[in-house]
Amino acid sequence: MTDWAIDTQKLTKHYGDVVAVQDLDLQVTQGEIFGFLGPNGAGKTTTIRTLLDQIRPTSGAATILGRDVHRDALEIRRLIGYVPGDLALYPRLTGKETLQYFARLRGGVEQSYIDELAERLKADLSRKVGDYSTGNRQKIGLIQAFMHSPALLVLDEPTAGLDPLIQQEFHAMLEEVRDEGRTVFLSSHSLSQVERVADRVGIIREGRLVVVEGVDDLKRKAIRRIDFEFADPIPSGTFTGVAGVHEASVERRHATVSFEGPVNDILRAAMAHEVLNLNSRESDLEEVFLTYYRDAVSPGGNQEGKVSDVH
Ligand SMILES: Nc1ncnc2c1ncn2[C@@H]1O[C@H](COP(=O)(O)OP(=O)(O)OP(=O)(O)O)[C@@H](O)[C@H]1O
Repeated sequence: MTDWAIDTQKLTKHYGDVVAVQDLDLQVTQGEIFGFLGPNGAGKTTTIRTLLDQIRPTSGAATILGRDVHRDALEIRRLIGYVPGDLALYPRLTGKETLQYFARLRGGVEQSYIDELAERLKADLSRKVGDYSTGNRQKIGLIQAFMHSPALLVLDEPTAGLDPLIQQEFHAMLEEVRDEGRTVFLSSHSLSQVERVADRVGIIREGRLVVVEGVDDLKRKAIRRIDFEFADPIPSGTFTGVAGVHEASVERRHATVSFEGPVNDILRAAMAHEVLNLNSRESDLEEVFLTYYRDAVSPGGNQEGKVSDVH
């Protein structure tokens, strides 16, 4: 299927007894920003290194833009920009020299575009890379990934060390890439790093893909809470069995209800009594993700696509 920017079929990588990635079936659409999320050690870097043909899978296969990641590795390299998690640079070269070196490897890139990217990210290219802060090194990594306008950007934890204003600019750059129909694959262990820009996210845990979902859908599913204040004490079972309710704690005239989905049935149950006040709290997407990180698929279990209670 050549429509996919990335397509993996039962991709598996074991290191001896260590299962780094198991039966990964992942499809990334062209023209989207895809967030690849998982806690440390989940298998994100292993997946990416397999896609880039730096390591060979134990079994399974993968294509990038319709090309086989092993057989067509050279051609693929021209089509993608990559920021590795552990970018190695020559400490004695300046930032400018480093980027000129990368540009030569690419067969030539417009210097004016490099300068524009450096300007946007506020990268200091004049000093030796060995003297750089983590943030500035990261900027060099980003510039070399963006500079040849690749069809696919593969970014492994790209925002470590970037201050919030630069992150904003970086997000704007990602959106521009998407708006041009190009694709971004963004790996991170932190939801907050990707939720503002990603169209969809896939969560990997212990080498297995737990869920792939639109960020907006996930937000809708996130567990929310309402605090009620009643005129008189209400029965403790007021919210028992009401659709969408995860947990309800009732203490005389006060109740806190955690729920997912529409709020209608909960309000109806509450309004059997005189409601003095209510306060609804923002959904906490981070909590949903932690749920996936913690409780989702365990060997033999299958709770894909299910959001379970976090209490
Ligand atoms: N070369 C290797 N030899 C043995 N085990 C490895 C090797 N590389 C990775 N692993 C193991 O494979 C699993 C997945 O690691 P991986 O680096 O892919 O995870 P990750 O999601 O990228 O995590 P992080 O964000 O910490 O880099 C971990 O248990 C890791 O210890």
